[in-house]
Amino acid sequence: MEQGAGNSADGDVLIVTAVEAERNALLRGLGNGSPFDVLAGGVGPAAAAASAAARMARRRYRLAICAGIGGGFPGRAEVGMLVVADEVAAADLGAEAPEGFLPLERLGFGSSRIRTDAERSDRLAEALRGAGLPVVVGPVLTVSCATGTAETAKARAMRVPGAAAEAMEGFGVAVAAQNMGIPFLEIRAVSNPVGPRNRGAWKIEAALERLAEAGAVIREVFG
Ligand SMILES: O=C(O)c1cccc(C(=O)CC[C@H]2O[C@@H](n3cnc4c(=O)[nH]cnc43)[C@H](O)[C@@H]2O)c1
Repeated sequence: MEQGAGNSADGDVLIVTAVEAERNALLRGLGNGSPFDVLAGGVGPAAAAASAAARMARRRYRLAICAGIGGGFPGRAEVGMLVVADEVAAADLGAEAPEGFLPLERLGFGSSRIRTDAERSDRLAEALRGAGLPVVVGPVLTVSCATGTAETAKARAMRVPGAAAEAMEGFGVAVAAQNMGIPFLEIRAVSNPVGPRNRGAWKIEAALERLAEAGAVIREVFG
């Protein structure tokens, strides 16, 4: 089999977005007749985990991808860029304490971070670069509450050194994939900077177009 080609005998590829607009953008790029099951699973880690787990219980998948738009950490991933996660981090899952935020690790409840499949992430990033798309590889934070101030942006970036992007579903899909023993990837098209909330300035259409371009590359690599 040619390098990068999938084997549909091993199952399809599940792609989980938050909303229909993201799903439609990916479907534009993926085209018809591909072994991709693209699901708009809802906003936030709980909805994403529940939707992904329900799908995974019904069918066998060879790969799970969380995809959508996201916030980019300034200096790491600017608006219009793509971020391929090398790990996902549940950045607001834990406890507040007088001395600061305590992640799951400090509470003795396991890990707040999940590594993505390194070989497939590298292959995807390389193919995106080959297609002339601007791509950064780094940690993608999963949050239940989107960052809206410079202080929170700074605190979250410090919590996860090298943080490239922030979104709201990745950790949920990653936990579902981990439980099923399926390799996991996350890709985000940056629509806004992580920082003071300015929803009117989000470049959603441009990010969705970027996501569609990424979809075409995902089809080449994993189709
Ligand atoms: O209003 C629209 O037309 C529209 C079209 C597509 C997507 C949206 C969303 O609002 C998607 C929500 C989704 O986006 C992720 N996201 C984007 N930026 C951030 C951020 O700065 N911090 C956290 N999450 C972000 C997130 O995964 C949401 O589920 C609207």
